[in-house]
Amino acid sequence: MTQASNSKRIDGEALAGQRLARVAGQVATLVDAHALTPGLAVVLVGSDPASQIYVRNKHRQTVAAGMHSYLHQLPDTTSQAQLLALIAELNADPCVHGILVQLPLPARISPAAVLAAIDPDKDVDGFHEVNIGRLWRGDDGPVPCTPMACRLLLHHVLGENLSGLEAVVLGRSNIVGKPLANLLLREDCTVTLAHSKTRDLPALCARADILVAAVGRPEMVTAEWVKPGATVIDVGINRIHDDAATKPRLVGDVAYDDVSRVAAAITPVPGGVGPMTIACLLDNTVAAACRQHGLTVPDADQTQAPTDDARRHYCA
Ligand SMILES: Nc1nc2c(c(=O)[nH]1)N[C@@H](CN(C=O)c1ccc(C(=O)N[C@@H](CCC(=O)O)C(=O)O)cc1)CN2
Repeated sequence: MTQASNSKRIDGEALAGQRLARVAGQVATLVDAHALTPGLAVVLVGSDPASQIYVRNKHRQTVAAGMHSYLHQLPDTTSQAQLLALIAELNADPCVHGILVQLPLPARISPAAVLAAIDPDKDVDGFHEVNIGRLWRGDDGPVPCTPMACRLLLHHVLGENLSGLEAVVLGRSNIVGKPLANLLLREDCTVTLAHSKTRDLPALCARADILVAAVGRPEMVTAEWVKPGATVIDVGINRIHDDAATKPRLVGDVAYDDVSRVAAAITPVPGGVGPMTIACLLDNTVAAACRQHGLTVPDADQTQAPTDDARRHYCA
């Protein structure tokens, strides 16, 4: 007999929609009051199909929020020197407030060299070493988008106070695991960063009040790994082929139906962390534009009267 789901499905799509509306309000205020239109440059090298979907979505949502989007799609043959030259141009362009280089890059290009070349003030991914340092010191700066998305989803379910909760983060990547462990630590969670060499993962995970899976292993986390009543955040996006004839389908790192029987709340894939990640990128872009112009990020629903500043047009 199949047991019914006990979990609340955390609707990342709906929450991202609210966040995007908020960003659009902030952009409208910046345009009206300061003649400032935030601009985001996204650079994709090569033709990875998943990356193409992500950069297209970023472009569409940037434009929908009223910002300028500069999409650079470079061929597979692009050299590291050519990519660095483009980044230097974007660093110098006053209309570009945020720069993101889509990962993964082709193997012959060093991601470390490329990320280090981005002006830290325009680094809306928060991957530059200066911004990693700011994050670990607890200073102001951009927070990587997927960890930020996880944090917002957790706050939505559990409220603002996560203090004292046991959190297990599965996966120690620079993009998700490490920065998320830091964010949760800042919120006074007791954090374990687990990985492929961790002994007895199921037992460790079963202690967690918050379990985040970011390992890229389809449906690895099953109900036995989850403490009843836990909150489960699934960062995995895996395309699996059931058979040669059908299109691949998306699954997370968590076996959704199985885990739904025990978790209190769980994010679906698709429609969970992914959409929130893009909303956080737009948040970071607005914040970067404001910082570069010495402005505070406007209240989304506060309409500001145009100021003298409005006579000067920044890429409006
Ligand atoms: N420079 C960066 N590169 C990459 C990042 C990043 O944060 N910065 N993260 C991932 C990819 N990513 C953002 O770039 C991303 C992945 C997935 C989604 C998303 O909305 N997924 C949908 C499903 C869409 C699909 O795959 O068909 C969902 O989960 O509902 C958004 C952003 C690696 N690279």
